[in-house]
Amino acid sequence: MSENSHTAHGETPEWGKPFKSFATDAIHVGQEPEQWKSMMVVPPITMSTTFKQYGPGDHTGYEYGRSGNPTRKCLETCVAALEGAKYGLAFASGLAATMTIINTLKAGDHVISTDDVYGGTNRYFQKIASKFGLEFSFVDFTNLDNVKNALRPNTKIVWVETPTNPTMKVTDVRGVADLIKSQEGSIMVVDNTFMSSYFQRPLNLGADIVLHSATKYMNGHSDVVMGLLATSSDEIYKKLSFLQYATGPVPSPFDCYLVNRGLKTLAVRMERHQKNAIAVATYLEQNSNVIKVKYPGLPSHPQYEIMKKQATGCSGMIAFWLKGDLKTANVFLRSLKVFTLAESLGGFESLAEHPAIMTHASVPPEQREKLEIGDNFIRLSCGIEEADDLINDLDQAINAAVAD
Ligand SMILES: Cc1ncc(COP(=O)(O)O)c(C=O)c1O
Ligand SMILES: N[C@@H](CCSC[C@H](N)C(=O)O)C(=O)O
Repeated sequence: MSENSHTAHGETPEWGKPFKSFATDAIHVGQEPEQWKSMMVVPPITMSTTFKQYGPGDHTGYEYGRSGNPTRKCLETCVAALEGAKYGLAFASGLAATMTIINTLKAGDHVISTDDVYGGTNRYFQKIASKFGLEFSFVDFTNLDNVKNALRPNTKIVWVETPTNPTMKVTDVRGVADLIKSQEGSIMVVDNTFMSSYFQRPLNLGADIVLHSATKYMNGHSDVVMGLLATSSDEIYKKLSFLQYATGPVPSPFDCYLVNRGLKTLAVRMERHQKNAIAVATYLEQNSNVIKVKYPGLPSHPQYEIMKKQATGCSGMIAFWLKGDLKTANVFLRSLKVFTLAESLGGFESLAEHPAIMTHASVPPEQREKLEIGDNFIRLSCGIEEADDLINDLDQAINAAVAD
């Protein structure tokens, strides 16, 4: 990868203060015009699936579109800089990136996962990966004793999602790193989807691999499905890039172009998502028809102090519990006019959804009940519209729901 003088590896997060030169890196790292003969300022979309060789095996570094593509390389290099990593890798979806990490394991290996994890990750672990002889334990990472007690000699991966999707639980990433330090051969993966590289750099906190569903904030425009990984370990990178090539879950060059473009505005988007989410969460906290609100950027969140220690801010994701039942939640969601009722998150538009019926329907009902993912539970992704319009929309929808 091309190094850049702006890249600040190993920086300690400071709440309220962006990582050094983040916006500059997002715009310039991996995008240098000098890499192209014509000095293009915007990297081209390279559609060619194959590349001419001077002689057999004698080539420019590119040979076939699955093993490498110049547009993908620009994106991967930029992502590595934004995570303070040595290497970045792009995949066809967030789940393809998850699958690739799991493919580094063998039958008999054990994974400890956050109990509240994205529904599709949970489904992949329980319904697919476990069929190949992998063992999974799901525990609550807000108490690190649970992680300690779940460790086994064959534990190879500790899978952290922080904040969790959908109930916004925050894990002390450095605490987990310290716990598994003495466990030979164990690594920590952090799913950074809800924060984006702008607010949280898990590798600086002791993680070995960072994962993004780039479908969300990293792209930010709700028009690409993609996964991203970052690592600074030569050994891990070697395994992951081999699997990327050998199993083939690669993204299209056009999608790489779009996500690379999305990264250019990540810093300004995230600031606005945060500003709107603080306004919305504060409004919800004061509404007597709301039982509980979880937004890790507000002092009312149970892990606010951990959040402040390991991140520089918080995204647009909010979880809340409405007073009432399924009918109340249904009327509320159907009454929204600015928020769109849809799965996904992290785009410029505000979305609302019902995790029990939508994004987390694949989580076993008893696990959902334990996690309070019930009939009255709502997840919001605050976009970058005007905050007052978002609040007025929620207000009229809550009033309609309680009046019904
Ligand atoms: C936290 C998290 N991780 C991973 C994924 C999987 O990503 P994708 O939908 O891009 O496959 C999602 C959403 O789907 C998610 O919300
Ligand atoms: N990570 C997204 C994905 C939405 S769920 C998509 C599909 N129904 C599935 O079950 O995989 C989100 O959390 O909104």
